[in-house]
Amino acid sequence: MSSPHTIRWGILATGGIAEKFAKDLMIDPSTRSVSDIKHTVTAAASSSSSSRAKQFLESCKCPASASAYGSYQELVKDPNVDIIYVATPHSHHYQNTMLCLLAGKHVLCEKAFTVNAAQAKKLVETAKKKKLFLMEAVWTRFFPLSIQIRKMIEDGELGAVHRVIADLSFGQDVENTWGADGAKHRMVNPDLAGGAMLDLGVYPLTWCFQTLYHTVPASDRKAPSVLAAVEKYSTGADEKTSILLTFPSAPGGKHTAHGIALTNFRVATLPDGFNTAKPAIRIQGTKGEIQVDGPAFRPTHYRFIPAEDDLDPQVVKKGSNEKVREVECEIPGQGMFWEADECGRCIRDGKLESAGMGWEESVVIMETMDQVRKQGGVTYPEKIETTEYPVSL
Ligand SMILES: NC(=O)C1=CN([C@@H]2O[C@H](COP(=O)(O)OP(=O)(O)OC[C@H]3O[C@@H](n4cnc5c(N)ncnc54)[C@H](OP(=O)(O)O)[C@@H]3O)[C@@H](O)[C@H]2O)C=CC1
Ligand SMILES: O=C1OC[C@@H](O)[C@H](O)[C@H]1O
Repeated sequence: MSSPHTIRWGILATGGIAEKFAKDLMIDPSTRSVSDIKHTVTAAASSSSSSRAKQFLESCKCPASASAYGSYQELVKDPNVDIIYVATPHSHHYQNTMLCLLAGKHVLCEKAFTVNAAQAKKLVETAKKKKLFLMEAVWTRFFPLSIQIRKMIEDGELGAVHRVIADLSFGQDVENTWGADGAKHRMVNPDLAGGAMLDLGVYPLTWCFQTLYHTVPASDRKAPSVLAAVEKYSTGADEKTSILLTFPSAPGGKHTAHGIALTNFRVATLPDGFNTAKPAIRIQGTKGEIQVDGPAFRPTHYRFIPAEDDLDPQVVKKGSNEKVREVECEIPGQGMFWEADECGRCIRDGKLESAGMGWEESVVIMETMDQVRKQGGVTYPEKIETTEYPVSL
C-alpha cells in the first residue's frame, strides 16, 4: 500500500470554529478508516498578535514546529503551507480568500462562502485563473450520512422526490446574548454580515440543494425560483427567515419539487436542544421518506420510512412499523475532517474543485441567498458587499 499523501494546512484566524477544525486535523485518520490522506498544521495566523497564534497552535496540539504569525499577510507567504483554512466572519471571507489565492495558496473557506454571489464568482474566477483548489467549507456535505442519503435518492429508493423540509433554528434570548454589548456579536452585526440566513440558513438550504439539485445529473440542474419571508432584528440583520424554493427538475423524474428552508433566532428546531430524536429534515418521495434528526449542521441519525402501498389510516397501528429503518452514523470527533480529507484528495489529484461542493453550486446557493435578502430588504455595508480588492475592513 502506498504511503498517505500529507497536506500542510495554514489556519487563518483563531476563533471558535478554527479551533474545532484544527483539532480535527490532528485526529489520526485511521479512526475514520482513512489511510490515503494525512493532515498537518504548519502555520496559524491571528490578526491580533503572533502570541495569540502561538497559544492557538498549542491549545490545538499542533506540531511544535508550526509557525505562528501576527498577520494574515505573513501566513500566505509561508512556503510550508499548501492550503489555507479561512475562518473569519463571513464579512471577511472575500478579502481573506482573495489574499490567499493571489499569493498562490489553495483555500478552504468557511460558510457562508461570501456575502453575495458576485464575490463568490470573483473568487471562482481567480481560483480558475491561478489553477488553485477552492471550496466552500460546507462540512455536512462530506459526512457519510449525507453521502448515503444522496445515494439513496440517486438510486431511486425514495421514488420521485417532491418535497424537502429543512430547519436550523436556535431559540435564543437574542437581546441578552448576541444583542448585548451593542450588538457587536457576529450573529447580529451587519458589519460582520450577521443574520440567521447567512449563518444558519445556509444549512437548511444545503439540505434542499444536496437532495433536490445535486442528485440530478449536472446537465439537468436548474436553479430554483425563490419566495422568502424575512423579519429583521433591530440591527437590520435577519432574525427569522423562511424560504420556499421551487426546483424545476427534481430527482426521480421530470417533475417540480418544493424545498422549504427555515431558520429562526427566536424559536428552536427542538426546544430541548436535540435531546429528543425528531427530524430537522424531511425528504419526501413517492416511495418513502427520509427523516434526519438535527441539528442540521451535524446530524448523526436518520430513518427511512417506506411508503405503504395500501395505506388505510383506520388499520395502521401506531408506533409499530417494522419496516422503518433507523440508521446511526457516529462521528469520531467534530466531523470537520471529512471535508479536509476531500480537500487533500482534490489537491493530490490536481482537481481545482470538489464534486461534493462544486463552484457552480456554491454560486447558485449564494444567488438564492441574494434573492432572499433582496425580497426581505436585508442590506450590508458597501465595503463588505464590494468585489473590489483590496479593501481594508
Ligand atoms: N462549519 C461550522 O460548523 C461553523 C462555521 N462557522 C463559520 O466560521 C466563521 C467564523 O465563525 P466563528 O469561529 O464562530 O467566529 P469567532 O468570532 O469565534 O472567530 C472569528 C475570528 O476571525 C478573526 N477576525 C478577523 N477580523 C475580525 C473581526 N473584524 N471581527 C471578528 N473576528 C475577526 C478573529 O481571529 P484572529 O483575531 O485570530 O484574527 C476571530 O477570532 C463564520 O463565517 C461562521 O459562519 C462558525 C461556527 C461553526
Ligand atoms: O456553522 C454553524 O454551525 C453551528 C452554529 O453553532 C454556528 O453558529 C454556525 O456558524
